[in-house]
Amino acid sequence: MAAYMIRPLLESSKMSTKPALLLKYAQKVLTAQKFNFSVYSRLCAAPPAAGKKVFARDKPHLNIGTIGHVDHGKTTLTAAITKVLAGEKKAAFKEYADIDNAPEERKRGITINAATVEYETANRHYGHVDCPGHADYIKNMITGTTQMDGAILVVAATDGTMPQTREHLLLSKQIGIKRLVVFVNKADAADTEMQELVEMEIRELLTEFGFNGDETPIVIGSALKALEGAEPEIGEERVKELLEAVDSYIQTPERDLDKPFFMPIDSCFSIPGRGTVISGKVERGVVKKGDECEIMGYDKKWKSNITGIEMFKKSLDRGEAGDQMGALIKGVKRDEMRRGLCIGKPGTMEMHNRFEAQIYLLSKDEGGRDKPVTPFSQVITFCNTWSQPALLEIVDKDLLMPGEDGKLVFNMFRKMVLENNQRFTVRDGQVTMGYGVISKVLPDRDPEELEETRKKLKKQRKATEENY
Ligand SMILES: Nc1nc2c(ncn2[C@@H]2O[C@H](COP(=O)(O)OP(=O)(O)OP(=O)(O)O)[C@@H](O)[C@H]2O)c(=O)[nH]1
Ligand SMILES: [Mg+2]
Repeated sequence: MAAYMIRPLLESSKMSTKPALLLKYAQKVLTAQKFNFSVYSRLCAAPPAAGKKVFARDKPHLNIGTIGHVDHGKTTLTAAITKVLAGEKKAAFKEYADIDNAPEERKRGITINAATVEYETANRHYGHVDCPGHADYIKNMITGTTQMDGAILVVAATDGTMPQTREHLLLSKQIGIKRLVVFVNKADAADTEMQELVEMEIRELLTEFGFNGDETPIVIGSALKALEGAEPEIGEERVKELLEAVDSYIQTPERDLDKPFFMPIDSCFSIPGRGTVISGKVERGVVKKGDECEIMGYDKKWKSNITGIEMFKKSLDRGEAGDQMGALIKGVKRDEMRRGLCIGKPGTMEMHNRFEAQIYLLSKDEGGRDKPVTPFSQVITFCNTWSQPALLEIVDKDLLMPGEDGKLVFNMFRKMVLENNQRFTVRDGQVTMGYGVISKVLPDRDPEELEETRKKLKKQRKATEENY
């Protein structure tokens, strides 16, 4: 029997690889199935089943979402967008109930209810996320389950800006959303004077949070009317205007390939006679054989050259974002290299030992701890391929409870490669306590001062723990 006939059976069977046994097994199965090779080969060569859509990558893809205070009309607007675009055959219409009953996402032990709808405009393809409640928005934004490149802020003209409008705006800024577009909703239920006041209030708030309050497009309309197909001058037409604003004002993110080369190192070994090899997954950019590089982490840095690139045991001239590659590096000893260091284009990485982050602490039900975070407690931070102990300071609060979000300052004992908007996991022994996103890199502490602080923090921590 020919090998090509046996292979698919081999792949589907979990049996031993002894040739005689295999042959017997294959013959038995083929006979039982009245195997017809010509049918088999046609099946293998068959084009995708008719009617099954193939994702066409012909437009830039962006992830966006609706954010804003409870009941301001985020879900209604999401449904209205699909309805308006369905009219132009650029989306499938999703009814309000389809979006609001989104399945629970169980990712990384965290439960997020979020609906992602898909649509396209003349210029772009969008994935649009709508969460049913405030807590889900917070989790989604911090953990980056669906990372947003931009957002549509929904504010009801009847209410104006509200506490969750502020909170979502702050979080958007902290997770690196640079631009958003605003929809002032429920225009059918508020007079023009009110609408203008709300617009002014929003522009001020945008500026307060570091967005461009003067330039951000603000569209005033009614999502409900657009969804009902009534009063197009405040309904459908305004939704179209909003989509044009999203298309033109929210920028297409820089593609990873255009960014400087960056790779967190996940293992290192030496090839006798050739040198040190480091391997990992290229996060960003492109690297070529002969390129200069910099390696950083654990308080140290090295300059080197990449003298060889390998992938799947084959030598290559270049590696690019997404590749799992090994790089042969010049002039660096094997025992100096370790997992957790990062390699990148010289001058493009920074290492620090102190940063501020926005954290979501998992509740007990989500697999987190039942204890709160107290000031100066010690955790392990996992980021890229590195992990480091860190002492925590809580900003603006005394305690951070499981199920809550808040701002923490991380004090690490070693400087590691980090940057704003980078996501990480916080663990305590064996338990994942929560997720975070770096909102601000803070000035480094020098190692001696850090040691001093560590002792001081330890004392304070003991005292604090005695108090709880
Ligand atoms: N009058 C009026 N009501 C609207 C409009 N858009 C939405 N609503 C109503 O406002 C209520 C809340 O709308 P939703 O779309 O569920 O609001 P949401 O922001 O998704 O709410 P949460 O997901 O609970 O935060 C619903 O009763 C809608 O019918 C509008 O343009 N005009
Ligand atoms: Mg909703």
